[in-house]
Amino acid sequence: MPSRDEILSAKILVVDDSADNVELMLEILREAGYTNVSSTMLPEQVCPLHRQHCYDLILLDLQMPGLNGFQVMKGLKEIEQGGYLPVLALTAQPSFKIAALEAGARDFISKPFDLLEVHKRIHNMLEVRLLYRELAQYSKQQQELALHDPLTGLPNRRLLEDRIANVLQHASRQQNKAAVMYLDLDGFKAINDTHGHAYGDEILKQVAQRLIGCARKEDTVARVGGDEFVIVMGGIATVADTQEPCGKLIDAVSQPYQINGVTLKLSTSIGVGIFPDDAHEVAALIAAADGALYEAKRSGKNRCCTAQMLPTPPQQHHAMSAAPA
Ligand SMILES: Nc1nc2c(ncn2[C@@H]2O[C@H](COP(=O)(O)OP(=O)(O)OP(=O)(O)O)[C@@H](O)[C@H]2O)c(=O)[nH]1
Repeated sequence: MPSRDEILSAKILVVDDSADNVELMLEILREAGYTNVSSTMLPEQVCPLHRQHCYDLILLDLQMPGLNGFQVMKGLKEIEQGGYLPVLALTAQPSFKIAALEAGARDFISKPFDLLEVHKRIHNMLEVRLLYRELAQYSKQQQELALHDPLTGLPNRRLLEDRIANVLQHASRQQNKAAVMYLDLDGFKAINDTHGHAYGDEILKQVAQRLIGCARKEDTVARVGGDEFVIVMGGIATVADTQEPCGKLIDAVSQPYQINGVTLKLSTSIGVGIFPDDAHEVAALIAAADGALYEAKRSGKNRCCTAQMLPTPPQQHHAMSAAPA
């Protein structure tokens, strides 16, 4: 539940065309301890002000010349994406109360004001509003967590698969190719075994940053397993276009790592699958890249292999020359 302090510092806007009513409501709110209150007598200002300040509560007079409270609520609905209007309608007309609720107001306050009613309704409404906001933030965080690797912050396999699907659709439309590059660090286990898991974690974080540094803004870099990463590149014309990026990735990963004064080194192997040459579907393309990675490991590590190099027995396979000296 929101604390008393949070409720008293909530952002409140008072909207009434009568200066006396505005003054009275400001006085009531001040005396109750609310510290973040502003007002306007111009109904057409409410939407621009709300867009700018995102109020927790709008105390809205329903009968105003020019734009009435119902029209203001219509505008507010377009701003509030969740559809939750933080509006408490102020009205002297009993028949307007239900109409206001139907138009999206959360509650109403009758005029002339009954102090106790005003206090209770404002407090209750703010409590719900702040709770709603906390829940919305929590739910957003949960969604982020479900799609990202907590150690490196990179997209996880679930998000990666979505991104690949988008890239493939785009490549299909543009009639060009896309690449999935599957990386697996070489000799990573030895770092864990020699220096401990914390060093291994630090390496993984630094590798993630280096891979992001090598990728273009529109590429996706994901962590899909312990020491496994995948990079998705769209907009390529031939498999040869992956050679330079692969060389850059191998070079970036093989630069020394400084952790607590210790210098560590490792390398990476990469397998490349190309859409549509090697596969048309997301899972099949990842599998093609994984198969090429297996070949890169098998044929000596610290190198890049493409799925097209894989032996279709009895042919001979060979590695692409992306490994640094
Ligand atoms: N520090 C750390 N280690 C992890 C994490 N997830 C998996 N691992 C370890 O990563 C290692 C991955 O194993 P391998 O890929 O076989 O190790 P490798 O030495 O790189 O083997 P090659 O790929 O054959 O060179 C295992 O020892 C896992 O325990 C993690 O989040 N943090």
